[in-house]
Amino acid sequence: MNEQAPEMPTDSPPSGFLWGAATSSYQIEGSPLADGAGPSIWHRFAHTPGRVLNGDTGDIACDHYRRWREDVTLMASLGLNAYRFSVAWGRILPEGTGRVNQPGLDFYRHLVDALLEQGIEPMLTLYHWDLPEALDARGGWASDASPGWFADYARILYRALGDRVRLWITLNEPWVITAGGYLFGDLAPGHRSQSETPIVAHNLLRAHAAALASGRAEGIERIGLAVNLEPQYPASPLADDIAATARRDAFINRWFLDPVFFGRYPAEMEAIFGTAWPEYSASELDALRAPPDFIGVNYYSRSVVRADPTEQPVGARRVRQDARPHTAMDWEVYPQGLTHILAWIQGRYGNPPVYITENGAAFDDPPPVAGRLHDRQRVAYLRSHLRAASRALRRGVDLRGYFAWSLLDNFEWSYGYAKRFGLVRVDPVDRQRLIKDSGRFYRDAIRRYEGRA
Ligand SMILES: OC[C@@H]1[C@@H](O)[C@H](O)[C@@H](O)c2nc(CNc3ccccc3)cn21
Repeated sequence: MNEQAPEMPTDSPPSGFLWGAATSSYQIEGSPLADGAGPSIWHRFAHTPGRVLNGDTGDIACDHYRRWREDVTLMASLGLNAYRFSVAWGRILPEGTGRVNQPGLDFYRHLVDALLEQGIEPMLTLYHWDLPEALDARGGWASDASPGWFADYARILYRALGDRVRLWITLNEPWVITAGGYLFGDLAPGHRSQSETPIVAHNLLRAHAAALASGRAEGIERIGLAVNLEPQYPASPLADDIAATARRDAFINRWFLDPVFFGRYPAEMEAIFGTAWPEYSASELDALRAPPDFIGVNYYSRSVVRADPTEQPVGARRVRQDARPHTAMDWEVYPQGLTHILAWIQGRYGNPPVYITENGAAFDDPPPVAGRLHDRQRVAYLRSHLRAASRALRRGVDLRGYFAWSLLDNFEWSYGYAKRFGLVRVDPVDRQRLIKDSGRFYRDAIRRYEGRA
């Protein structure tokens, strides 16, 4: 069988379907303090001994801040018609508020103009985890002032790029920002506080609403919210496992979407956080209602769930499915879960427009041989998940695009450079780019789906 053949249903996607790849600022750019940029919480976190595997930092990363022209050419060679990236807040506002750093704005304007010249639609994420250090020093996302800081930052970007960027995302994965940064502590700023966690989540929801409102005031029409979604399946029909599954579903999948669509939190949240869960007035909850123009779905895997009182605060844990394939992140390969979660959104939130804003896998890639890198497991992952997306389209899901995570091997947060998700290899020494077989497969799949093969 030809590894390159997409070999999947070629029922055409809707016209205007976006075929992209995704990245984020701290993970690929490098040069974190160049041209007047202010440090982010990830700059500090990565430079704190013990926080990131092997002491890796984003000081160079993929060197995209200097190689961005080459990378736009690479995207065009892959046949992408869209590219999702994030803006480093500290390049625009070194102190997080106040003085605007023009060289930072210029970098992103040049990148956007180069994308548009290649017929590549930019999708701009305002926040992908790299909060300015100066704002963390003022309380960060736990501060009541954080929604205002974020709306002001967003307004600067809307005004600078709103005439050429049509797709905007306020926050990337408020659940991971909250759980990783404030509850479990494995991500910046590395807090472990059950009392702080619901406050941070509430401020992130207020910040999304404020950035949506400031975008509307600037005439921006397509503003989304990107969420990590992970379908939860009970390990047994036992009542305890069913209840634990519902709690974990609320904790991961409904905590942020229910407030923005319904103006209420899932009922399970109070049971999960107990006395740490604040009292909210009806007006405070209604102020969270800020339905996005589209949902960005970041899908990687599912969870099979068993009740476990020792696993706090949810009282549930993931049960590894040993008989099934797993990625290098130890995430089960489960493409059916993508179809299920897209159908779930369709049913629960009224079939809103959806983009798959992240989908991909880390595997321990073989070394390149004669200028080729045969990442067979990643090809298989992409093929099965494109099929799963195709099944969702056939069920009437309003799916508008697919963004592979990631364009490049990059800085994988607390794993540093040990986990590689790229369609394109980045050499750890000289940062040379090499398109993997998965990149070639994706290029051929785009042509096939678009009827050009
Ligand atoms: O881990 C792969 C990517 C990561 O590089 C992106 O920056 C981030 O947007 C991203 N989100 C997920 C979703 N799941 C997740 C779950 C728990 C912790 C961290 C991520 C995976 N990924």
